[in-house]
Amino acid sequence: MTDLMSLVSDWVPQQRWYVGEHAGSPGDDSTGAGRRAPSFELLGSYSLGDPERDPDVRFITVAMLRDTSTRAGSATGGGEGVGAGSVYQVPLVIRNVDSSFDARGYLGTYDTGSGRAAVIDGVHDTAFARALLALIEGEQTARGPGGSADGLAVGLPMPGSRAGRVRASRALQGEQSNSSIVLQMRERESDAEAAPLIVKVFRTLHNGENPDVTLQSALAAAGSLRVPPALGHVAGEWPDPSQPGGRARGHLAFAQEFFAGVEDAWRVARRAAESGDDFTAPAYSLGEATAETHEVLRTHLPEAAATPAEVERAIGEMRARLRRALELVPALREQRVAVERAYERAADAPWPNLQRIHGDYHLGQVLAVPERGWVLLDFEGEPLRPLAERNALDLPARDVAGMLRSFDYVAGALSLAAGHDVVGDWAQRAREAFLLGYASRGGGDAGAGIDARILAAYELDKAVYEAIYEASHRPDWLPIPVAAVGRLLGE
Ligand SMILES: Nc1ncnc2c1ncn2[C@@H]1O[C@H](COP(=O)(O)OP(=O)(O)O)[C@@H](O)[C@H]1O
Ligand SMILES: O=P(O)(O)O[C@H]1O[C@H](CO)[C@@H](O[C@H]2O[C@H](CO)[C@@H](O)[C@H](O)[C@H]2O)[C@H](O)[C@H]1O
Repeated sequence: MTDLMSLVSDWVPQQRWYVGEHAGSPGDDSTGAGRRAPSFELLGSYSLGDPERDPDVRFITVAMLRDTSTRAGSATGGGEGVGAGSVYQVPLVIRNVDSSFDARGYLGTYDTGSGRAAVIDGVHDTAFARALLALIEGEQTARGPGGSADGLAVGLPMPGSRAGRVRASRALQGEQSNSSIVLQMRERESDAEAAPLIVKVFRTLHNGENPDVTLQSALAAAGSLRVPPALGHVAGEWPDPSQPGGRARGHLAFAQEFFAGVEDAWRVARRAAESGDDFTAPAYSLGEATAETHEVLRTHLPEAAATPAEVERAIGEMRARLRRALELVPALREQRVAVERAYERAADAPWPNLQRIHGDYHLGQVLAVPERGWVLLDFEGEPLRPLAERNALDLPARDVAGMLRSFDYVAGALSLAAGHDVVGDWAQRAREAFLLGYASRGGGDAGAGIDARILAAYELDKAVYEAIYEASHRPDWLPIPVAAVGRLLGE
């Protein structure tokens, strides 16, 4: 009979969040010339108690697994193979086989030694959601062989305030790098409906702080309405011989208020473009919200002067990314010299201070919340960048460029669907309104906007990143960033 580790090893490569070279392939040996079958090493685990003591739940465990099959340098995207040595977090609820559970989370059964049990993906099981929330609210520590997890409550919105009781939970479906669980809540005393929560379970674990947790928590603590109120997070440890002391420590999960029934700005903008509706007012207010967020990040977290060495480092990263893109996307090769010249011009411009930023800012990262306006999400930075780079200080111009690229993506997506160029003027007006809104709240150099040379370089760098991203994830959309590189160079 299958054991638990084999079940999990076959299941992980089929998940959207698995980034190794076996993505989408079940566990067999026929995964192509020279490729090894997916294999994982169990680094550690931590066990969670079931607050409801459901007799059908045998135990709840969270496994920390290292991908031992993806080789360094073997996947698309550059020097280090994407996913090589990645550590994944896999929450599991082990249930009696005759208990009721959400079939979408079913991995299979295995023999526990005292009879067969069903293995359920924790994000599809309310027992796991309850256990994780209890860990955060109770600021408890969960342990297991090799692993541990510490809950920390920051309050919603006041330190010490508590969420209600979990009534039900559901996993968010969609193209996500992590797994988010939405929790329907009830007030503790009155049983009345309470504000729902969302708990994001980080799937790939990294040593160090996850900017999604640190930046959103800092913004929420500063009273910013531009992020959802934060409830708390879980941070944990797992073995890692490359770290001093042999252990890695990083964020495992993050809980905040969930805004039910709202749309993200990508949908809102795309609909407006499709129906020919003016988007300048929403784009202007998005510019304002962006400047407001940069201001809070600048005043509450470290900032530093952009020394010549820092400028050289930033431009060096752009050049390295361009080299990776040229390997993957031959259509960009003709533009190499012109792109490098644009980077050199940016290096000669006066750079403002470096600070913490969103890092992967686009329309899909912003919600239109009726009572708040624009609310920003997912401060994790670009998923294809190493964590150290995502935690580094950077220029707010990176976020501004990201959003400008997103308006162009709306036009690009509609043009691809139509088979010819459409709504280019819509995107241009949105772009101008966004920049005006940004500058109106002091964004850019003392409100005068961002130096055109710096903005041009960051827009090109984002389009180059997008070319790498699309080549690996959505080849049909590769023409969008490739055309943008030409346009940004004035061709
Ligand atoms: N607080 C929230 N309220 C409402 N929806 C949310 C909230 N947080 C996340 N979402 C939804 O979940 C999606 C994925 O969240 P995100 O933080 O971008 O996760 P990932 O890192 O997996 O991409 C968002 O695009 C949004 O639709
Ligand atoms: O949301 P993620 O953090 O996973 O970001 C990655 O995927 C995005 C696509 O979902 C990608 O964004 C690109 O496509 C968007 C439209 O789908 C567009 O609005 C963005 O401007 C464009 O960059 C993002 O780059 C990538 O990191």
